[in-house]
Amino acid sequence: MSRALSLTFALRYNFLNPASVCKNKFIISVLLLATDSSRASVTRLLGRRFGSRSWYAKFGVLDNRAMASEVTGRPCPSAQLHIDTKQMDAVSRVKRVSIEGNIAVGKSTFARLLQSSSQDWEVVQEPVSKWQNVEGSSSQTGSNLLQMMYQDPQRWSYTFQTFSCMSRMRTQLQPPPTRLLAAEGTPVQVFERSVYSDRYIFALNMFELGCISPTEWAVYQDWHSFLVEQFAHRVHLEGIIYLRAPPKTCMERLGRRGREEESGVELDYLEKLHIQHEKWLVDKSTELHFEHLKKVPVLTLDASVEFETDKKVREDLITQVRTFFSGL
Ligand SMILES: Nc1ncnc2c1ncn2[C@@H]1O[C@H](COP(=O)(O)OP(=O)(O)OP(=O)(O)O)[C@@H](O)[C@H]1O
Ligand SMILES: Nc1nc(=O)c2ncn([C@H]3C[C@H](O)[C@@H](CO)O3)c2[nH]1
Repeated sequence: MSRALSLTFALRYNFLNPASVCKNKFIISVLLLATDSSRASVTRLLGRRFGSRSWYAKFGVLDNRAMASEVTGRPCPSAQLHIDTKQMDAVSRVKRVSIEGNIAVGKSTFARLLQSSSQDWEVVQEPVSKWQNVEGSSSQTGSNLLQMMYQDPQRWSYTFQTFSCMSRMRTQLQPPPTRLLAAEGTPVQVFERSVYSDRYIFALNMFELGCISPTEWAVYQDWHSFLVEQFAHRVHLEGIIYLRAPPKTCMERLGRRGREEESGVELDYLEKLHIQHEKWLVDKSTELHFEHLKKVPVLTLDASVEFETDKKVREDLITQVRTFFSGL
C-alpha cells in the first residue's frame, strides 16, 4: 500500500495514520475510530483499488481486533493495530472452499482425510453441536434445535435455518489460522457446507416441501442476500467440492451412523436433497442470486466408493483435490 494512498485515506476518513516504513516493511496503523459505515466504504475502496481477492477486500479494514491479532500473530493491546503487508499477502493467498453433499454422504469423513493429508489445508467442521445445544434457552441443558426441526419441521424449519445460517456465517468469517499463512504450497480453508447450501439446498427444499411458508421464505431470502452482500468477499468461496453418491448409499450410511435426531429421516427426503444438489452443482439450473457464486468452480467426486478403508481410492481422491486446489 503506498504512502500516498494511506495518506489519502487518512485525510478522507480521518482514521488511518500515515503509513510508516519500519525495517523495510510498510506498517499500516489503523485506529479503531472508524464507524461501521466508514469501514464499509474503505473496504469497498480497497477492494476496488487492490482487486476483489486482496486481503483488504476479503476481510474489510480490520473491523475486528481479534482477527487482527490472528493475522499478525500478536495481541492488539491498544486501539492501534499494526499490520504487516507480507502477512496481508499471506492471508490473501488462502483459498476458501466448501465441501457440499447429501446427509451422511461422508463429508466429515472426507474432511478428516483432507486434514490429515496436508499441513496446508485447514478443515472447519459444520457447527452441528451448536444446533444440538442452543445455549441461552430457558432449559438448563439448552434446546436441541436439530431434533426439534426433524420432529416438527413445520414449526421449526424457519428457526432452524436462521440459526444454521448465522452459525455458518460465523464459521466462514473465521480468519485462517497462522499455520496457513506460512504455507509454502496452496493454503486452503475448507468449510463443511456453507451459507450457500443453507439457502440453495436446505432452506429452498423446506420451502418447496411447505415447511417454510412463502412469507418466511421471502424473509429468509431478504436477510440472506443482505448479509452475503454486506460481508461480500469475506464469505465468498473460490471453489466447491461436491461429494456425490446415490441417496440409497447415503441412507445406508445414515443408518449405520445412527445419529439419534435423524432416526425419522426417510429415503424420500434424501432423494429431494440429492435433486437440489444436482440442480445447483451439476445442471446449474438453480436460480442463484450472487454473481460470484455462478462462476465458482466445482469439483464433483464420486463418494459412493469406499474411501475410509481403501488406500488406493483415498490417494486417487486426494490427487484430484490437490490438482483442483492448485488451479484455483
Ligand atoms: N466412503 C465411505 N464409504 C463407506 N462409509 C462411509 C464413507 N464415508 C463415510 N462413511 C460412513 O458414513 C457415515 C456418515 O459419514 P459422515 O458423518 O462423514 O457424513 P456427513 O456427510 O458428514 O454427514 P452430515 O451430512 O450429517 O454432516 C459414517 O458412519 C461414516 O463412517
Ligand atoms: N433443515 C436443515 N437445514 C440445514 O441447513 C441443514 N444443515 C444440516 N442439516 C442437517 C442434516 C444432518 O441431519 C445434520 C448434520 O449435517 O443437520 C440441515 N437441516
